[in-house]
Amino acid sequence: MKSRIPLILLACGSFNPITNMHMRLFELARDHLHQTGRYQVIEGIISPVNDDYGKKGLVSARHRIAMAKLALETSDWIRVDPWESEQKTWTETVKVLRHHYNESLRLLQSRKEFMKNKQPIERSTEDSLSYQHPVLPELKLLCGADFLQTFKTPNLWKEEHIKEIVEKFGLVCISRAGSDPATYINESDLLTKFQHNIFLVKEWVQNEISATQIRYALRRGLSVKYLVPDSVISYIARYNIYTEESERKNEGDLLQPLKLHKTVNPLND
Ligand SMILES: Nc1ncnc2c1ncn2[C@@H]1O[C@H](COP(=O)(O)OP(=O)(O)OP(=O)(O)O)[C@@H](O)[C@H]1O
Ligand SMILES: NC(=O)c1ccc[n+]([C@@H]2O[C@H](COP(=O)(O)O)[C@@H](O)[C@H]2O)c1
Ligand SMILES: [Zn+2]
Repeated sequence: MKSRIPLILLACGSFNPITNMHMRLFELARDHLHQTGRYQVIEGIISPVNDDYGKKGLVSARHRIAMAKLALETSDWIRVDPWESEQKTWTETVKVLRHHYNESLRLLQSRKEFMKNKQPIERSTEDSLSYQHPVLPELKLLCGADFLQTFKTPNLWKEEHIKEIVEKFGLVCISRAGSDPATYINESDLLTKFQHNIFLVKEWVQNEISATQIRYALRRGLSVKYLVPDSVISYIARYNIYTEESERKNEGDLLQPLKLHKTVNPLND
């Protein structure tokens, strides 16, 4: 039997705050990829964006990571990774993918070293096989359909980065009301060329939870129970995270990717 390709799912975004739907994205993606018969999803990673991103209302990564950690206590395969948020400035998504891919290769290498040092008698047949012929993992970017649609926002993404994401890594995109990813892919030559590496997943139980709506509700003193985990609700209340003042953070600022692009190419004005 042909062995399945180990696959890691990486979701990048604000997670301001993490919602139940963010975690559902991973469950939906994993089911879909397993149904292809080609992949074995081994890990899910949530990478909250750096504070320097410049998005309106973005609270500190320290809090966004703490909330994600609490929410993920009930998952045995998804974790939050602080690397992106710990960098000095905002990092382009393709570089976040490169970092996590290299990390996964490093881990594989150290497992190989470990197995090499084990006495043959201590290895199971399965261990020996995977040690001698390791299947390289793949890393795919997991997103909602609105994220895919931002690829066409002028000055937001570099063309070569989009190409690297879809050619080298691959995308898993979950449907979202108001976005039509299939049409969008069809309208783009680049995305059409690499559509074999873009997995569109249909969520039949439509769920329009959005972090922005959660923040609205919280500011108005309305309940967000069953939309975000109870542990996250308690954390928000304890540190009074979402207020009128927090929502004014970065107000009127340009997103860091737009600023970067402007400095690189002043002719774009
Ligand atoms: N309800 C949803 N359906 C499908 N995808 C979603 C949904 N909510 C979030 N996502 C996806 O989760 C990732 C992280 O999103 P993000 O942190 O921006 O959350 P959000 O709920 O969209 O927040 P905001 O309302 O502040 O934009 C993105 O890829 C986004 O498309
Ligand atoms: N050029 C790029 O790499 C680029 C541009 C815009 C957004 N992004 C990423 O996409 C995500 C968008 O998150 P939000 O939907 O919360 O704004 C963030 O992780 C951000 O870093 C990347
Ligand atoms: Zn969003």
